[in-house]
Amino acid sequence: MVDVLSYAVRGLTRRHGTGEHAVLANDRIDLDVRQGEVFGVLGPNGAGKTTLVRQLMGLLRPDAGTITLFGRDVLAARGLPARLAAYLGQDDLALAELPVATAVATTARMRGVPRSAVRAVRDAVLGELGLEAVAHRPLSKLSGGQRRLACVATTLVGDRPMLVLDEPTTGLDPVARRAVWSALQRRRDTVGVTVLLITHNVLEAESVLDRVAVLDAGRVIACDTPGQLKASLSGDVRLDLAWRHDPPADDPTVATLAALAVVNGRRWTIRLAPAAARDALGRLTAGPAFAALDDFSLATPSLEDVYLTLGGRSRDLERA
Ligand SMILES: Nc1ncnc2c1ncn2[C@@H]1O[C@H](COP(=O)(O)OP(=O)(O)OP(=O)(O)O)[C@@H](O)[C@H]1O
Repeated sequence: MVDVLSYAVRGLTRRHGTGEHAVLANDRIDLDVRQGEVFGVLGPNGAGKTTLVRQLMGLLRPDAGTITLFGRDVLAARGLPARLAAYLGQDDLALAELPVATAVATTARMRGVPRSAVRAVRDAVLGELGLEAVAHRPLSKLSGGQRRLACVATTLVGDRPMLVLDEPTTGLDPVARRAVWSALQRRRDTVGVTVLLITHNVLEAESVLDRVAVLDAGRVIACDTPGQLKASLSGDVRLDLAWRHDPPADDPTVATLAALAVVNGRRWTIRLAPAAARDALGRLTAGPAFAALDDFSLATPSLEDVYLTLGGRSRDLERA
């Protein structure tokens, strides 16, 4: 069997604005999204993620490059993405005045679910995402997190072979976030749905993605499984220090770590070989700096470390 890619993107380039205010939001992006995988695009604010998915959904035309969806040219076939992919945008206000259950049922009908099956489909997804208690309330009267979850529910109905979700779990509590991850993985496992998910949350990327493209300033700077990306970091570990107050600058260990640290307020993050990290921590906790230390942790690398090592410039990826 020929393995047709869900999405194949080549040389995708898109500029916003003109003249000196022009922003190169996507810069010659190449991506292959395989059928039946949960593929993620991870990057900080402004990296170009939304620009990318809007082009994938045919909502924005590229300046250059090609996009195919299940082997068919997205730029030539108007309406193709809407027929094959369900899209969750960042702001989904179209159904805001409808009760949740009606919004879900209406979307299911529009996507071709037979009238006789709509009720069962609707109730199944509301149960899956824990939305039963708010099923009869209009989306506009829900909390931000509940509304986001309801919009995810509308994206899941209708059996589209491709789901494209722009930050589906932003604003969700941990229980709801896990319900979304399970719902996506269940569709991947049972019916081979392909999921393309945009995130700037490292935990989400590590928990749910089969492969991840790391985007920075409009360019793909890495693309692999989360495990392979982390394994590329040559065994370094991350030492996180939180200071109660300024540490003694004349302490030699503090001075050495200060020169290596990425500083974020009173939080320092330092990447070191495991033996050097253990040694530094031993000297810190046994010496005068200990009184200034509020908290510390030693961890294996995360995707955030991968991102920073690859030259990512921003630190606004979310960790929790
Ligand atoms: N309509 C627009 N006009 C001008 N510049 C834009 C426009 N839309 C996006 N940009 C710029 O293009 C770049 C990429 O924006 P985009 O929204 O694609 O990023 P993102 O990775 O989705 O960010 P976020 O995580 O904040 O949603 C940013 O510098 C942004 O300011």
